[in-house]
Amino acid sequence: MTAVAHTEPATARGAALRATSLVAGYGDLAVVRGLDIEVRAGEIVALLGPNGAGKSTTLLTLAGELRPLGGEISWFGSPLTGGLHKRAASGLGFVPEERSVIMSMSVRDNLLLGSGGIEPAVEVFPELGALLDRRAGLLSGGEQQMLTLGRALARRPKVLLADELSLGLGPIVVDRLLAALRDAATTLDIGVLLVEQQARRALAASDRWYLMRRGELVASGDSSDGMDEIQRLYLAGHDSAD
Ligand SMILES: Nc1ncnc2c1ncn2[C@@H]1O[C@H](COP(=O)(O)OP(=O)(O)OP(=O)(O)O)[C@@H](O)[C@H]1O
Repeated sequence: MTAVAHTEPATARGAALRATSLVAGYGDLAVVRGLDIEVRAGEIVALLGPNGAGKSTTLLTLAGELRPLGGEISWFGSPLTGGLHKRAASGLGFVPEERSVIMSMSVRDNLLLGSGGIEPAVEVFPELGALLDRRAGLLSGGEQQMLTLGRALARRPKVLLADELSLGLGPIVVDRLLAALRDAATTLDIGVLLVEQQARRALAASDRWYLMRRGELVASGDSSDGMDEIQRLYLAGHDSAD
């Protein structure tokens, strides 16, 4: 991967993507309330929380799939408007929870659909190189997720929103996906907002974390020393952090 020259650490930079007092939901029903979060270039931020906390709703709203019910979303300091496609064209990538590969098409054609091309995706996941002519439906779950993530990263997004990359996958492949994400964030200066159920894995792969519960932000911090606090907060809500 070609490294991007940047001199200051992510913490010293302005937000690439910021939500301020965000209210999000379905129809008139607000399921996320008063959310303040931000993602800077080059950092991985984990968005944690138990089932139903509002993590996916937050991501769908940031991605432009759902219209916010209140608050603001800014993109490098300017209001972020428009739907999914306009935001994608500006450099906001989105990997939704359900794998979005076309099962009847080859790995090669799936990558060509993504407009980032084949080579940059194979650079992220060399494993895909030997699978280019295989139908995506014949890949393992982990390989399909490499295809999804490789295709999203090949577009060189400025910020990537990733929802539950680990869903249904074994620990080895999850670690592989998260390591590739870390590498891409660092070398390509991509900001990542990572929704994850497995708090311990998410902390190991991220720089900062936010914890949501019942539609609200309950805490945030640095990933290097977050596990004790997260465990305590999960226990307070009678959920398990792992
Ligand atoms: N299409 C929908 N219409 C109405 N309510 C919805 C819809 N999708 C989700 N919800 C509700 O919104 C709330 C937040 O759901 P969301 O999927 O954002 O949580 P989550 O933190 O991503 O959970 P999980 O980890 O289980 O995916 C839940 O109460 C859920 O039932």
